[in-house]
Amino acid sequence: AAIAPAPQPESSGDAPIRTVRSPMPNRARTKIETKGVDVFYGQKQAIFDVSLDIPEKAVTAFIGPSGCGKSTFLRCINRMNDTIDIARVTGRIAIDERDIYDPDLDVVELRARVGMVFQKPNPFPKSIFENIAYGPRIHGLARSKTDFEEIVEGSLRRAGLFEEVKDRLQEPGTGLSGGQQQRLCIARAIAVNPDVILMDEPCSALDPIATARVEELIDELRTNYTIVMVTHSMQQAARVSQKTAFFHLGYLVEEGPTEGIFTSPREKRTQDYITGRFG
Ligand SMILES: Nc1ncnc2c1ncn2[C@@H]1O[C@H](COP(=O)(O)OP(=O)(O)OP(=O)(O)O)[C@@H](O)[C@H]1O
Repeated sequence: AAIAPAPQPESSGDAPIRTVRSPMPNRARTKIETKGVDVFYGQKQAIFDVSLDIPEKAVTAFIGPSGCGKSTFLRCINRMNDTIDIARVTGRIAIDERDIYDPDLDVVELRARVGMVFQKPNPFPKSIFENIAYGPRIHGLARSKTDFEEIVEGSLRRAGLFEEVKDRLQEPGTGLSGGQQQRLCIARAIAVNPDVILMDEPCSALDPIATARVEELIDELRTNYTIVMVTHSMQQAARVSQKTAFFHLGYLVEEGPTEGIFTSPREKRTQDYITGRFG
């Protein structure tokens, strides 16, 4: 049967938009549950009543045209919006069934469990070694020199960077190529043992070869981590994610297995976006 188009958000006023949902094939465990999330910047609402389950040990991609709220919603998952004065988040977000907006929750610990990688690689102006060792030190995860060396090597290995930098660990992280810097930032996130890694357009500042390398890395990391990624590149979402969520004007329009979203979207706006009709 034909699926009735959801109301256009432009004209919906207070009427909620109904997200079109397709189930994931393998009944993966939900790592992150979000329910009825609204985000406001001052008086302006940027996210409207979004509910989305994010599966464990998989890559979930957020796609949608510029300004639709992908980054805003991503930043709710490690309470990064707390750092923006005028931002206000309501609704429920739980990781492993624990409400992360619970006033008793330790935000510093949360941000270690939920690592973040940004659009532009942002290594600290310190050595490669110190970029990785810094987090474990402030979180008290290592004491001896050997502990630190193990964590640094292990994190760089998992980020696929160790072989390239092992002879210059004391050189500045900022001296690496853009793609290496981004893998260094991924290694830095891994070093504090997160369960979840948020990535906000992690390849948008990289050339195609560095992008391919980071995409390969993301694909390897998903065996151990839950990854949530904002991307402008639909090819990238299709290549690396298992679940895709399409946002438009602050609404979650459609979500489901990536393959289905890209081969047979059920919502007209999703189809228009993935076929390049807008955005
Ligand atoms: N710090 C802020 N203060 C006020 N408004 C903001 C702030 N950050 C984002 N917004 C607004 O919230 C809406 C969603 O922005 P957001 O950056 O989340 O979208 P996006 O989909 O990630 O966009 P892009 O793909 O361009 O990065 C936009 O209207 C934006 O102008």
